[in-house]
Amino acid sequence: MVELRQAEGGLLRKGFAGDTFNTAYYMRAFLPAAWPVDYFTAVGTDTISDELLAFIESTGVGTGFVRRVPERTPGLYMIHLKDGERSFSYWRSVSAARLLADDPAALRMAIDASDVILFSGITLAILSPGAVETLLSEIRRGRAAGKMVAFDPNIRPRLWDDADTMRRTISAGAAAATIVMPSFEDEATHFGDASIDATIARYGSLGVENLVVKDGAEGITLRFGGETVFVPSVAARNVLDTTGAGDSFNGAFLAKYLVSGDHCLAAEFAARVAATVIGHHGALLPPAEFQALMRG
Ligand SMILES: Nc1ncnc2c1ncn2[C@@H]1O[C@H](COP(=O)(O)OP(=O)(O)OP(=O)(O)O)[C@@H](O)[C@H]1O
Ligand SMILES: O=C(O)C(=O)C[C@H](O)[C@H](O)CO
Repeated sequence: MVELRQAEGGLLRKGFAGDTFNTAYYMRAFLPAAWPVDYFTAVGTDTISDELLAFIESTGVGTGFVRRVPERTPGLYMIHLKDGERSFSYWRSVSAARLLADDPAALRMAIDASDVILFSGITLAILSPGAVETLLSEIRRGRAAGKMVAFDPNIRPRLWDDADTMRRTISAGAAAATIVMPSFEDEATHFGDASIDATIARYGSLGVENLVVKDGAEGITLRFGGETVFVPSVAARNVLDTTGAGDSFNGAFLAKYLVSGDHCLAAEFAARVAATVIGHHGALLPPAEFQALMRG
């Protein structure tokens, strides 16, 4: 999507972001260079779509699987800030990305070519019911073939027609995944979970093997191999804009976990990355900041 955020003098700064891309961006930053990261979506054939693709390529994320859809354009969102906490306005009702699963052969090719697949509740929210089914059945195929499937419910009620469809579809998304990475505040609000244990139990009952429950400044509760571990968050020096906190956490976590196989180490690293991201405006941390994070 196109991202608009406040700049000096009442101006708006244009960038590009969106939850799954944000995660791909951080995975690219923290994975070894030899491990390719690709983004699967649909864009238009207009100038802003060209700019968006050029931006994605400039970050090192591959665009070889991106489909071009004439007559459509990318979605757009604007960040609003209140004491560092973000909210969004959207212009995306006819975005090209809504058609990302409309070519099942292209979808299958991308999944077959990948070892790890990541999607989110926002991915599901923007698709037609038929396209949700296509996407989930291809993802289930991938999972059955032994691929890692990561899912962040990323609950955005305004993107859904009604709350029941939202809860049912997010649960189906989670059931197709091997690792689910929810934010507890969202789960409590929209699924009525009274505690993090309740979130873990609910996703566990859907057959989810691995869970990473994020809880803002508090910390992260991980459920791997039947064991629960708590990792505290890292104190943020200042909270300027929380946009992308969860996505940067996911990208950094998955990169570290894929390399080390250690979920606690991965959560500690990801907490450090997310605490840095919220000290900057927008979803994407400038590359200059990555070196310091790598050094620890
Ligand atoms: N105030 C904070 N101080 C320190 N770390 C934080 C803070 N808020 C978020 N984090 C870090 O970011 C991670 C994700 O937080 P949270 O679940 O609140 O994000 P989110 O609301 O899902 O973000 P997004 O905008 O990406 O959807 C947390 O697990 C934590 O590591
Ligand atoms: O809200 C969305 O649809 C976005 O993807 C915009 C933001 O980048 C994202 O929500 C941050 O998590």
